[in-house]
Amino acid sequence: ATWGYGNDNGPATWVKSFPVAAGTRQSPIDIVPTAAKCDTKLTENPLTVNYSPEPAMELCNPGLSVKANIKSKSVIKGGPLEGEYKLEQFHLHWGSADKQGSEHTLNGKMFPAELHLVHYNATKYSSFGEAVDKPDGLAVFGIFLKISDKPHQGLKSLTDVLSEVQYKDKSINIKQEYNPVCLLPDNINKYWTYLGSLTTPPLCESVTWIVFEEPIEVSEDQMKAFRALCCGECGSAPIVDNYRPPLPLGNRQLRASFQ
Ligand SMILES: NS(O)(O)c1ccc(OCc2cn(-c3ccccc3)nn2)cc1
Ligand SMILES: [Zn+2]
Repeated sequence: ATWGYGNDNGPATWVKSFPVAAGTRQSPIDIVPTAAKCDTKLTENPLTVNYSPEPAMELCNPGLSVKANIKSKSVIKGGPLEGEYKLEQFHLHWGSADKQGSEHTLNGKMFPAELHLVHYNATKYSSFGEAVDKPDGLAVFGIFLKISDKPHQGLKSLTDVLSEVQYKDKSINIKQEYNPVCLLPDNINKYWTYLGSLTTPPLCESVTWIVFEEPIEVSEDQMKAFRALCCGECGSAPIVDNYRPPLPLGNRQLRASFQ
């Protein structure tokens, strides 16, 4: 039985095949800003993003999300990171309704969706596959999505073509030069960071999480476009509520880059 988000194969069942699900650095978590420690080391060494345009970005439907695979050299460094991390892919998690969908929560509040930009430690490892299970292997940007009456222009290049990857294993190329930098919030200097894991199997405890305080704003129509994606072929269930609920922070330190 493959893992998913249903009653029989959802997050509560994953520990059977992936015992690390019961580990001490699992993600997501509930972010409680008052419990975060403001760390000036994070601001002394600002997070820097050097993303490049993707000539022909591949967008695919792997069945439980929608994912864009990155080929060009887009890298980040600084903040909590040692070395340079290279963008591998980005994808999203969303709800069946606006009241839920994000994986990280803010003071217990869920956002309608959360965007993940997945990077691997290119200074130490030669590929994502090599880095995926190393404690300093990955860095993932978590960006909250909130509803506004205007569509998000950067996401529009994707949401306008989601119908072409409606079914599992469909993929298309986004023709025009797409620079993923358009997906970041305006202010990337305000974030929380902690040591965590992949939020889906294999749940490797290999992620330095960087969750931005500023959400990006999307329209209700763009949310509807995500909710129209299907888990399988024509007639299969829509991809919705593909989020793992928060896990205990435990003994981990949540750090903030701002007061
Ligand atoms: N939701 S999340 O951003 O935390 C997130 C991010 C990346 C994920 O990768 C799944 C994956 C890929 N591979 C892999 C292994 C060997 C070679 C190639 C790929 N292993 N796990 C899962 C969740
Ligand atoms: Zn994710």
